[in-house]
Amino acid sequence: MDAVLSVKDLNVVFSGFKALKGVNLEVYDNEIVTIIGPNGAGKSTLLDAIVGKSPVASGHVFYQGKEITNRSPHQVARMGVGRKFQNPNVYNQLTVFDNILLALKGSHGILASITAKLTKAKKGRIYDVLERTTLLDQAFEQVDSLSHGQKQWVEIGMVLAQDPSIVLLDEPTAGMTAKETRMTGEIIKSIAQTHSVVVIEHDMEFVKQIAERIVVLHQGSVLAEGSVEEVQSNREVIEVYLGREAISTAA
Ligand SMILES: Nc1ncnc2c1ncn2[C@@H]1O[C@H](COP(=O)(O)OP(=O)(O)OP(=O)(O)O)[C@@H](O)[C@H]1O
Repeated sequence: MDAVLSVKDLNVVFSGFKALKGVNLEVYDNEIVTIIGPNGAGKSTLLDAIVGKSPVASGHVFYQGKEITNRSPHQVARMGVGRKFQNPNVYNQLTVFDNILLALKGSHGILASITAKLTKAKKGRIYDVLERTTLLDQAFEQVDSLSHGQKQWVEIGMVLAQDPSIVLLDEPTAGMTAKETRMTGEIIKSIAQTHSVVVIEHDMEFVKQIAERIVVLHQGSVLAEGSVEEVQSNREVIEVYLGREAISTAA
């Protein structure tokens, strides 16, 4: 089976500082890959390099077999790689429905999108996204009035509305309540039924809820890769990330 996303020997250098050192990563259809690792390990830089936001010094990124290394973020998004950043980037004064509408692939500008007559197909796609992100009941509420967690879901919805086949999420549960975090896990699992998903995450409980394959980054390199159990019992991972406390539980 061919990988949807394939990262080969990737190096990213910021003014002489090697943020990524020979990283390899493969992501297949409908799988969830979770990236963990200490602060500064290079997790966000990896996603940035994939979507063309951080310049790749050497190595390659392939999406559906096509090389996308160092293409513009706009081009990469248009090809089908959706990326959600850490901070919500939503239109607070508009409704949830209008936010999703604006993000739909093929929308042109706020006024044109909102005033144009909606086709049945577009409406259907918006409702599908609202359902997947558990926001149907809030469809006509202003985003301003939503909780922090719901705003994050709106943004996940905006990524889905662009019709990507792979979705990259950078710490989607940051600042969420336990209940919202759990719900986000369910949303991600539902997205993975039809998309590949790559998630950067720190909360190990959440990682256990969603993880199928975990990649551990440390100082710009892949330190380990495997199932939750494999990673949790890996001594090097415990040493650099999970903490000594985990040794007793993993042993
Ligand atoms: N634009 C940049 N210019 C210079 N250095 C950068 C830049 N972006 C990231 N770095 C550095 O690269 C390293 C990796 O950063 P990155 O944000 O990818 O880590 P991370 O694993 O996502 O960390 P965190 O968990 O704290 O978000 C850090 O040392 C960071 O300071």
